[in-house]
Amino acid sequence: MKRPPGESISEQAVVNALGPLTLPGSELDQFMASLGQRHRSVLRVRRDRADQSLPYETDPVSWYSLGHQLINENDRPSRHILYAAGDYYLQDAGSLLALAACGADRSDLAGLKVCDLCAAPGGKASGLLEAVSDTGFLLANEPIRSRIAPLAFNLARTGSNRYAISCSDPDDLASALAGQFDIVLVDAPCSGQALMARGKQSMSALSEKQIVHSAARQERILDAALRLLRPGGRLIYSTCTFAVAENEAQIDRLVERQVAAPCPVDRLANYASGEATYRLWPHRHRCAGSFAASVVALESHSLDADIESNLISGSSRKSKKKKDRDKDDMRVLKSLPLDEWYGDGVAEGRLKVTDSVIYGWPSDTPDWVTQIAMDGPELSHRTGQTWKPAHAGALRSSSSPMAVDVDAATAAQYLSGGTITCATKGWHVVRYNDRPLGWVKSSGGTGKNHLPTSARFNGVLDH
Ligand SMILES: C[S@@+](CC[C@H](N)C(=O)[O-])C[C@H]1O[C@@H](n2cnc3c(N)ncnc32)[C@H](O)[C@@H]1O
Repeated sequence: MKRPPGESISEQAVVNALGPLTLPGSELDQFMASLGQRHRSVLRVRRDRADQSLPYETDPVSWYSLGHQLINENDRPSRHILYAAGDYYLQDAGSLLALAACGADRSDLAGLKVCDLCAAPGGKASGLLEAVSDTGFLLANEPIRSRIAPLAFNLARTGSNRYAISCSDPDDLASALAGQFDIVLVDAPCSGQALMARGKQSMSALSEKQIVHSAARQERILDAALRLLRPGGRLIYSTCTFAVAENEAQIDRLVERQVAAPCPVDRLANYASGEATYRLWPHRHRCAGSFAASVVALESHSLDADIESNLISGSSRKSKKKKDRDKDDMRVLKSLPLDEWYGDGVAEGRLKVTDSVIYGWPSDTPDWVTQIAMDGPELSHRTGQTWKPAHAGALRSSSSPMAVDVDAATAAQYLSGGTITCATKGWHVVRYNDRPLGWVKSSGGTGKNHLPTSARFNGVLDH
């Protein structure tokens, strides 16, 4: 719930909400004042664009090497063509603490299986997906169905196809995929006290009722997260709130029960609030504030026998109905020019056909993906009786052989919904600065714009 304009924040409510953590007098005043201040989003640059110079003057974000703080008040990075092309993301610098704890700006996650258990809208999941690189895999889970679309959009923007999106309660997911992950991120739903500064949260964020309610939910999610990890796997926990009950106390509980052990992140030592817990404060760190912790899972979990047999040998016990469905799927797949659209042997990967969407993963993705995924890297979608190439497919890193390179002015026009000149007939990927932007379909002369509405930009883009 949003904070009504002018609603004042009481000192006692803040002190109560923090719990056992005390800030010295003058610092408490600064903290209180900062709760009402907005902080500008920072730029998180795509890993493969880390060396490219930015069109703005920036300071580095100390805790995350891909983060850049804007210096000039008047810069509008959300209006720049590089933003529209996905070269950087805009998010609060506090969000980068959890990514730093995961090591997502380094090579730490390459090749690993990572689960983001509370993933929408995907600010962190998109950073994790870039970091698992060409050999790892990300499962992004979000139990609230209405939040899947923005998550899917943000993951597609990375150009990777090494992810799946599930929409499960964490406990159900842990029963299905126990012990499958090297890293689980729990960016938990919380009382959201750091969001008060952005006016996105009311004073109730400080109430005991809200904190107790959030802490109980966090306990359940963390227990499920540990079950998802292989023994020795790492759990990163984060919130955007200040209450100890939702932060350090959650980690203490896991350590006391001996199901997890602290796993300090050396690079974050300057922000430590405990052995492996870290805090950013709005009055100290030019961000809304956030918490992150890192622990290693101690218990061993194995796949539930029934689920394992469903997941792994399900295909050898196919019913007639299923076999018929597979035949239909094959017919659809054979009728589509996937190689012509994508040109990278995509049809040899792991595919899933639904009534209206075809998803495509690389062949080395985990066996359970097609059963767990309710969304993922789209290759094609059906409008009426016609299957068309999917926008997400255009954004795949290995883009179509039928690409048209355009200059900045043409790219800006395309991103605003305009047509482009395209001499050859058929589907083409529009590319600017080596970055695929989306599809046009040309009848020989003019390429008709097939950008989905959600990917279009209103107004003039800077370039
Ligand atoms: C803090 S937000 C996550 C933000 C996201 N990680 C990002 O960086 O963009 C918490 C998410 O948890 C989801 N959520 C709510 N209840 C949940 C539950 N019981 N288990 C897991 N996730 C839950 C919310 O819908 C919300 O999308």
